[in-house]
Amino acid sequence: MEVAVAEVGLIIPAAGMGTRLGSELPKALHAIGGTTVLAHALRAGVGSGTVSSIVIAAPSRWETRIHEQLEYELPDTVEARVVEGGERRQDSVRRAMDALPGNIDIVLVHDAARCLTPPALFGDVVSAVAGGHDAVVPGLPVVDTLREVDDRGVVVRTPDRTVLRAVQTPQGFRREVLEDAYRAAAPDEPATDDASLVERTGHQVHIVPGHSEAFKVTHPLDVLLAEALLARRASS
Ligand SMILES: Nc1ccn([C@@H]2O[C@H](COP(=O)(O)OP(=O)(O)OP(=O)(O)O)[C@@H](O)[C@H]2O)c(=O)n1
Ligand SMILES: C[C@](O)(CO)[C@H](O)COP(=O)(O)O
Repeated sequence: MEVAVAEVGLIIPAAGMGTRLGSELPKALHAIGGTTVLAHALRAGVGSGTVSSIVIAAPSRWETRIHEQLEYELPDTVEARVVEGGERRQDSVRRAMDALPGNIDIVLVHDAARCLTPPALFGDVVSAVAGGHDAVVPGLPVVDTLREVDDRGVVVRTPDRTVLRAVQTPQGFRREVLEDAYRAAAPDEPATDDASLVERTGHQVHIVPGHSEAFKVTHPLDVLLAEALLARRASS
């Protein structure tokens, strides 16, 4: 179904601790190239020119520091709210969804940790949702051979990687589709991304081409990559 009026809201789950990064601060407040991970992510989302509202899920007890980021990064035209994140990413997204303003038709969910995502990717996802898709996810072909293993570490299957995609964010949804998916999910039902909850409700999830620069800052090596990418962007 085509979305005629498209007010777009952006949810940024930013409440993770960055355990794999080994950061002293929550990952969203970790500085890369002199700017926090969250500020980079906000620049990307706002820079896309597609969003009118942002809800950030903040690590508990760090809400004030998260608010400070907004003062520097947001134009007056974009409304922003901060909510306390939850234990798991999906809990954080659920809380942020409850805080979205009523006028939002399309919801983007974008990891703070995918902080250098090119703004154009937000536009690609919004266009695909506005064009009639219920749920849209950027994905890249898989470059490694994958193995499914059992709990002893023994290989049970080698999936055909040509039909697999490594999915990224921003993931975009018609608002009611995402809300229904979260309503339908049992609280203890794990999901590593939002589209998998939507998939379980029977809606089709559409893939658009992802971008190598939308990588997730997860391990220390990713910080080196992000710094190199920022330096290249600054020099071009
Ligand atoms: N309870 C949580 C956990 C994660 N996230 C957010 O979800 C995104 C993807 O999570 P990930 O990269 O795994 O971040 P962390 O949870 O911080 O990483 P780690 O598992 O290494 O602690 C991040 O922007 C993170 O802040 C969140 O909002 N709430
Ligand atoms: C949402 C996500 O970024 C899509 O690839 C990913 O699933 C998050 O995983 P994490 O282990 O919570 O970082």
